[in-house]
Amino acid sequence: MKSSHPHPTPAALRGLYAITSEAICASGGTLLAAAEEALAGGARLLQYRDKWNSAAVRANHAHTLLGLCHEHGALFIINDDVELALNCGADGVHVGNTDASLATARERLGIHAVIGVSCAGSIERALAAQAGGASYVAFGRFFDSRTKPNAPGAEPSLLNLARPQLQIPICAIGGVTPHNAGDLIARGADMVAAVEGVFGDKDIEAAARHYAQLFQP
Ligand SMILES: Cc1ncc(COP(=O)(O)OP(=O)(O)O)c(N)n1
Ligand SMILES: Cc1ncsc1CCOP(=O)(O)O
Ligand SMILES: [Mg+2]
Repeated sequence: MKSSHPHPTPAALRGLYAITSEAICASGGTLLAAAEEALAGGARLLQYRDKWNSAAVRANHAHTLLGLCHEHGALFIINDDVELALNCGADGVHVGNTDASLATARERLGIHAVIGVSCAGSIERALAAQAGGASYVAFGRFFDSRTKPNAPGAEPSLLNLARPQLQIPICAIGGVTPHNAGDLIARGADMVAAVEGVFGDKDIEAAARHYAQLFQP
């Protein structure tokens, strides 16, 4: 049965949220090896963000990545592409301002899907996403980002303001490293999302472990 109201907040929405980089998407072998390392290091969610490969290649990669994530007990989220998420059986999708709407994503993927919404630096947008059935909201870019240098910025103090107003998990993104992530978590982030901080490191597993350790009690 489909509903506009999401499943209650899964406890799974906490920890390191690793997002694939353009470099690792360049070959299937590299992508899978890198994803495996991030998961071994403790990533709790993996987002397949691939704006570079064909639909056929992406479908193939998504299928394999889904299996890998589930072997590690992690959630598999597709960036942008609701139909790919539906077709490959992903746990959910992440949508931004120019992507499919939250309502469309929820309608297509159903009540149990994890649906994340980009909110940049806007608490108003986050409150609207929460009311509209988002599973989590993402704020940022908090710091300089080589992956998305022109993404709208946000101050870390936004998290302190947003935290008491939101009942759904908050993700912080944009230039997040193992060194600055602790402060974002202390301010209220449930998840920290990173591309370069994980997949740009020579030792992906060790980098992921550094983030993951920040969430240990
Ligand atoms: C966890 C997370 N947060 C934010 C984004 C950015 O989404 P969007 O604004 O749609 O930009 P693109 O990633 O599509 O370039 C994200 N992907 N994941
Ligand atoms: C996709 C996205 N949305 C806001 S910042 C960003 C890029 C995150 O990548 P990095 O962790 O390398 O800064
Ligand atoms: Mg997008």
